[in-house]
Amino acid sequence: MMEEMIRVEGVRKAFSQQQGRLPIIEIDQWSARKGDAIALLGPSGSGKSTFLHLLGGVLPVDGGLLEIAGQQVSGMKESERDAFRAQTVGYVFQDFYLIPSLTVKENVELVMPRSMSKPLRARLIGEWFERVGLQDRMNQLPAKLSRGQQQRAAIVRAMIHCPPLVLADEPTGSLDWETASSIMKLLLDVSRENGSTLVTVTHDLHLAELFPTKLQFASLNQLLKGRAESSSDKRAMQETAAGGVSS
Ligand SMILES: Nc1ncnc2c1ncn2[C@@H]1O[C@H](COP(=O)(O)OP(=O)(O)OP(=O)(O)O)[C@@H](O)[C@H]1O
Repeated sequence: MMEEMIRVEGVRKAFSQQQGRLPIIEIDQWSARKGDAIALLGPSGSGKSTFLHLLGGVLPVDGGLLEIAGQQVSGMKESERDAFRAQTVGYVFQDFYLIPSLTVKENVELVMPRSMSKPLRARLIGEWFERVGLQDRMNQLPAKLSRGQQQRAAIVRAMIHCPPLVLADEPTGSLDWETASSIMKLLLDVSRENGSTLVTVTHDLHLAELFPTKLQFASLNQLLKGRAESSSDKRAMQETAAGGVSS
């Protein structure tokens, strides 16, 4: 049986807005297993990024159970969530967030444990940059690289510590179609090789087709409800019943 990576039971999140507390996320039950690759789909404002931030411990849940890699994130204080995130989660963003004054290699070195010996660090970095096709570019500043190359470097930074969970928020949103497609395939390949669970927000339905599991968020201010079982063994379109819409 495959190991469970994400367990969501009765998770709720609301934000204070002019009209009062507005519920954004309300998920009865959902789970994902080690190695699953999941695309989060849905219209703007439906709560995809909020859900990703809950999974990564960036935002606290208002209620319910959220368990990631056997850790009960829903019961953690902010400092505990920060420590959880550093160990368990790799984040990939639309805008890369590489530090412009450092080479891409130095950007990656920043997140590596200080306890790691210099030779091991150099070997790992060399292997990873080769894996993403940037072995000749790693001593350059981000601005000297194309946007696709910058995202490849950001993927190395997010994944070099082999996090069990990788969260990507529109990782290809600012790239042309061909580059976007190659970056999404790279993310999927590297996650699979690492045995990581990958959860990606995307607006692109063609790119979402690369993912065995899809989780559909409802339109603005409707609640994500109902059940969704992960299935990594078949390419099943997975829709979560949103406000009673078909599943
Ligand atoms: N910190 C916050 N305070 C108040 N409201 C918020 C906050 N963050 C998000 N929201 C609201 O929650 C809703 C969901 O936002 P979220 O960014 O999760 O949607 P999304 O599906 O990721 O949208 P997009 O595809 O446009 O990025 C929106 O109505 C947004 O205005």
